[in-house]
Amino acid sequence: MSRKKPIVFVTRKLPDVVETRMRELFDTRLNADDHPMTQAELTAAVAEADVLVPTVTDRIDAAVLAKAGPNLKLIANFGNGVDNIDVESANNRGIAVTNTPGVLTEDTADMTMALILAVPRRMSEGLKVMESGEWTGWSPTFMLGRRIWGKRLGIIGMGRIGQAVARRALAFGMSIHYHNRRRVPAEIEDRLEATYWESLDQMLARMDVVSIHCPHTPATYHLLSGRRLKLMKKEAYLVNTARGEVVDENTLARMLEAGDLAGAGLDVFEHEPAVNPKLVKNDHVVLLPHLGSATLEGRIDMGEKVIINIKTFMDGHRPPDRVLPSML
Ligand SMILES: NC(=O)C1=CN([C@@H]2O[C@H](COP(=O)(O)OP(=O)(O)OC[C@H]3O[C@@H](n4cnc5c(N)ncnc54)[C@H](O)[C@@H]3O)[C@@H](O)[C@H]2O)C=CC1
Ligand SMILES: O=C(O)C(=O)CO
Repeated sequence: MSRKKPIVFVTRKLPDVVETRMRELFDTRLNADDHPMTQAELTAAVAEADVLVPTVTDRIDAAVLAKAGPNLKLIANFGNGVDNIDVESANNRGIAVTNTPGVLTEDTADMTMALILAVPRRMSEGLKVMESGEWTGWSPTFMLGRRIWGKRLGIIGMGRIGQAVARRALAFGMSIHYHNRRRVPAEIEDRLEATYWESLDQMLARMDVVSIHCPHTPATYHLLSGRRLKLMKKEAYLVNTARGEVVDENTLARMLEAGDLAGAGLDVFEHEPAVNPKLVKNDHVVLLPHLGSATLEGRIDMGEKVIINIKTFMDGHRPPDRVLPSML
């Protein structure tokens, strides 16, 4: 006798190949027009589902979880960061949470490196000049940026993506510095020629470029507070492809406007999709619409991870990417 397929609610459009496979394996409910689901729609989904597949834009908070039906046993996040989910509440209700780590590391590191290059070398300003048709030709002092070769890169959060950025930056001649909750093993430090800073404040004051790669948790909310941003050198650049909430965005925007920081490359924002207008009109800022992991290959790999997590869980085993409150 065949077992009933689990009801799996997917909150956003996924690549066709992923949706097709999910439909073969599960009783899959898709979001055909890809609209961001309201809290009311999410509440209705958790009431009926065996498994919810949310993405980084869905807020699965305690109020939504309070409405979970008796069958909801797994939230298989289509995303690496889990700051969109109240993991503790889910855990207390006996609902497991999984994510999709690893498969978006290299893509996100590539985009970070692109920002580390683009901001000091004024690439978006150059693009605007070309688009305006107002370029009058080469001159020795035209649009001079700053060299990154030989400069100090300070990485906050030396996990998967932080290390992948360090590998790239090393190849571009930067020296690698990092601050992390815990010091990474010596062989990793040696390979990356990385210097550990126990004090984030001291590291910030000495870096030419600072790149953020820690998750957004209660402990990292505004980790780069106004006070800490003001410790950075005036000629330094800030890059953030982690989460907007880690930085005090208003203070950052004001400092960039006042010239108290040289520039910023931002892929993530405190109130996405809203962006502080001061950042939008600042020529020394490169903004991307949360594209860090946005490759077709990455999205398919994420889908595969979601499917493996659901299948493993439904077969009665521990899913490979289980997230526990103690890990956050
Ligand atoms: N822009 C984008 O599209 C993407 C953004 N992300 C973001 O990148 C983040 C990092 O991803 P991974 O490198 O895979 O995670 P990871 O878990 O491998 O690394 C995070 C590192 O941050 C450290 N950390 C945690 N709290 C800290 C604190 N208070 N101070 C200093 N360090 C702290 C951890 O010890 C760990 O080493 C994700 O949580 C997500 O928010 C991830 C994928 C794509
Ligand atoms: O997975 C994540 O954490 C993202 O930010 C989007 O890929």
